[in-house]
Amino acid sequence: MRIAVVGVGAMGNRFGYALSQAGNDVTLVDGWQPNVEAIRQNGLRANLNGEEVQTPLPIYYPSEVNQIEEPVDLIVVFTKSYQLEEYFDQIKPLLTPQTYVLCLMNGMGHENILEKYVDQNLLLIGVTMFTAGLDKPGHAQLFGDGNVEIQNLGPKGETFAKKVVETLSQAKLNAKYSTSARYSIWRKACVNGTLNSLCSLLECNMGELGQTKEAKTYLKDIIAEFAAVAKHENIVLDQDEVFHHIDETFYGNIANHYPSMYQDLVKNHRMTEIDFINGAVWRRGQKYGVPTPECRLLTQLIHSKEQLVGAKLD
Ligand SMILES: NC(=O)C1=CN([C@@H]2O[C@H](COP(=O)(O)OP(=O)(O)OC[C@H]3O[C@@H](n4cnc5c(N)ncnc54)[C@H](OP(=O)(O)O)[C@@H]3O)[C@@H](O)[C@H]2O)C=CC1
Ligand SMILES: CC(C)(CO)C(=O)C(=O)O
Repeated sequence: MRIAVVGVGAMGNRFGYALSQAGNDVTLVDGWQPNVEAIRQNGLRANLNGEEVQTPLPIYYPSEVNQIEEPVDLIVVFTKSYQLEEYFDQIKPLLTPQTYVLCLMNGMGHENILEKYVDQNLLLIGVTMFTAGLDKPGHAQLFGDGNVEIQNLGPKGETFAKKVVETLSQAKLNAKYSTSARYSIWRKACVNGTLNSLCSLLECNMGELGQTKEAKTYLKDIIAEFAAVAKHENIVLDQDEVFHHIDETFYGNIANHYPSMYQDLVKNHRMTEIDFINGAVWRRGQKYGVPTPECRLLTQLIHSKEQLVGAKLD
């Protein structure tokens, strides 16, 4: 399959590498100059479970995508939530009536942004539990295992969605076709709405958070807020199952992971995706008349910390 990975930070690196190793024709698109130049010079590089890997792949700035000669079948998008619109404004030349877009980014509401650019029948949505971190431009740390769930947003995309599941699975990205991607997005938002915000505030990794005595109580309270708001969108979250799903990450092979929000805020002093996670639940709660004091406090604390560290947008 001809695939463009748009946003080649940590996760774009993981997916770009895996898909190219499985024989797909992969092109990269990213806007961070040191990253683009490092990949042009040394290829896409990573420490993959202890092994140094490297592969040369073409990479373009968003403003250069009109130089990509052949149309791509699929765009896999891994920008930050707040960059999505700006990227899609720039990569319009890549979007043809046959080009599908797969979004596995954390957070909620991305399909509303993407629908401004792409027909609903060309949109594939879902989640991933893979982890990744960039340690320097063009080089990622890729540890542990994960999975991917995807579904077509519009009714006509099912056949292609299943083809993408096959392509991702051949690339060892453990994909499965979901019949309830919106549920999975809310479930994953609970993971990020607890682990990402709390690890960023407490400056710890997931395993360390799980070992604190109080974590399990406030985790359940936060999940309950997500569930109360989700109900107004016809999603009935199984709170016990969601809690156990999060609890498993404290002991499994991703326990040492510092969530992407920690990497942004604490390590790199960059802005976070909080407004698309706890912030989105707080906003939706206001709309539906559901109190969400925990999500409000977490959102405000993360914003305060962004100000204290002088977080930058790029
Ligand atoms: N990391 C993880 O473990 C996981 C992340 N996700 C989600 O995937 C999406 C992508 O996340 P992730 O890959 O972590 O994002 P990264 O921050 O690694 O990369 C995203 C973009 O940010 C810019 N960028 C990255 N690092 C820097 C830096 N140090 N300085 C300046 N710009 C930088 C680049 O774009 P530009 O130059 O245009 O700004 C890059 O394309 C997010 O929605 C995230 O929540 C989902 C599951 C796990
Ligand atoms: C759940 C987790 C922590 C890893 O998949 C993640 O999504 C992130 O780091 O943002």
